Amino acid sequence: MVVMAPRTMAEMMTTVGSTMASFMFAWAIIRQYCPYELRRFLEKCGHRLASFFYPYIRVSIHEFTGTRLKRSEAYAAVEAYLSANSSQSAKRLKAEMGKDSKKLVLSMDEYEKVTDEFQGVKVTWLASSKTGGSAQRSMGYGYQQEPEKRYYRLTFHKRYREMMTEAYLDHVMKKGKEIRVKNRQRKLYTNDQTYKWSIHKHTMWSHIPFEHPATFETMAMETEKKQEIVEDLLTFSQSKDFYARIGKAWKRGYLLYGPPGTGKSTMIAAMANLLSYHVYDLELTAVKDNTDLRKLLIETTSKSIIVIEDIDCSLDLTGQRKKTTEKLAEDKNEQGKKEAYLKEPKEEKNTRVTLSGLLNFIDGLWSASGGERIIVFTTNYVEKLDPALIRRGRMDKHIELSYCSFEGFKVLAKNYLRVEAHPLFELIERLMEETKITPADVAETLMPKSPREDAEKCLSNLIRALEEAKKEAALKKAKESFSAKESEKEPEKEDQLLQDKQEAEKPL
Ligand SMILES: Nc1ncnc2c1ncn2[C@@H]1O[C@H](COP(=O)(O)OP(=O)(O)OP(=O)(O)O)[C@@H](O)[C@H]1O
Ligand SMILES: [Mg+2]
Repeated sequence: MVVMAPRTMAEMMTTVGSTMASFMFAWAIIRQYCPYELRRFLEKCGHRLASFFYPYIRVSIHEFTGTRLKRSEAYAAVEAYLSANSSQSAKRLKAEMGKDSKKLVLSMDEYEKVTDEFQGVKVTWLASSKTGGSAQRSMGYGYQQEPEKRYYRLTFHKRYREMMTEAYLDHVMKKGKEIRVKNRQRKLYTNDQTYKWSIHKHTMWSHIPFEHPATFETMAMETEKKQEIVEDLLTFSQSKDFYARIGKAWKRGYLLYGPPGTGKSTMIAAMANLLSYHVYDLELTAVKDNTDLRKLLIETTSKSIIVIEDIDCSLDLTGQRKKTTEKLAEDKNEQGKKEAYLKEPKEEKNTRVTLSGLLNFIDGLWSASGGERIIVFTTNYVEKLDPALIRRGRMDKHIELSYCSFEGFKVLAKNYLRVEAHPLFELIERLMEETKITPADVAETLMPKSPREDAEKCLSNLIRALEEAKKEAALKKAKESFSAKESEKEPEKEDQLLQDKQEAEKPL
């Protein structure tokens, strides 16, 4: 038996070999002598016969489709999906520099085959390419070579046809697109007038790579509040169908308010990093009029955050401020009018963007163009803003960023000093309850100023800063109560003076 096996094997191989050779020979004869139509017919029959016995289905996704020179979205999505999911199992990989030129991105090399699994079913992916036949023949003879046509081929058993062509391919497209968004080089756009007219006449925005490192993990704020904001953002970014169903433009407005140095700008960067969005930093004072504002908005792309920082200072959009200046002008004489004019924001003379223009910008027809967008306003004085500008539906979520809490301090201590517990924490907690300090000030004190400064020294610096802030606050309070008492005494003094005067004027 043991001796027979190789002989049987050899015989089998010989039979298969000779059958294949006869087929090849017959096919060569057919190719040589048969008319074209008959050849095509035989080819078709051959394919049908093969597919009858071959139980697998193949789906090819080409890099370029049709005559257009645009790379297929589907191909790019599959490429991203496979580079993220299969680069571990592939044995031959190609490395390319990522879009941010920082790290190499690995993807499967040509003619490499990898397997993937979906709901317990195994599928294979092959990366391949083909060149036109004529190009192959002309290689090296001075003819122009036809470009390579790359494609991915998915193979699965015909039993899973429905599952694969619908659920699996949808899954690949969705994941691939997500990975592409995550990996794209994000940009920070600004509407700088000088740039517009000198270099890029065709666009109103100029841009640089967006590389702010802030994340929600590094933000000093209460964990619960942080979690709520993160969930709100993620829900928004995943609600395409929901917005379509309720007939609302896929956008959301956030109003960030609070004292300077409490992390409003930092939070915008964290939002952009969380969702992998571009950032459009809109400088309203540089916008000529409402028409330009509309043009700027039309030029923004999907998956972006449009930011207007310090909205209260940008324009005279603060209903109340306008009222006060007008009132001042009406109530007082010419001098009052002059004062009112001087108090008007200077930018108003350079721009003719109006409140209604901005409202249109936010929720009008223009904002409905394109896909998901987030609009963020920041301000130090929320009470100064016109209520129409910040009502829900325009600014859907109002987030207050306030002074640093002990919980916020612990995040900063962990980030800056890699310290999660320390005997000085107790004193710091007590001092923080008694006095107000911004996260920016805490961050500054925790920053080592020289290589000799260790965690303890930085924490002592913070304690000193807190004690000073406490003293200053007490002094301020004392001054305020003193001046309040003084103003109470003022009428008494005047009465006394009047009495004294009357006494003095009395006839003798
Ligand atoms: N909540 C925070 N978490 C972490 N770092 C913070 C936080 N708040 C402020 N910082 C630090 O302070 C610096 C200034 O913060 P940021 O510019 O975000 O403040 P802001 O609220 O935008 O101030 P302004 O109102 O003046 O624009 C940041 O570079 C950051 O290092
Ligand atoms: Mg800011």
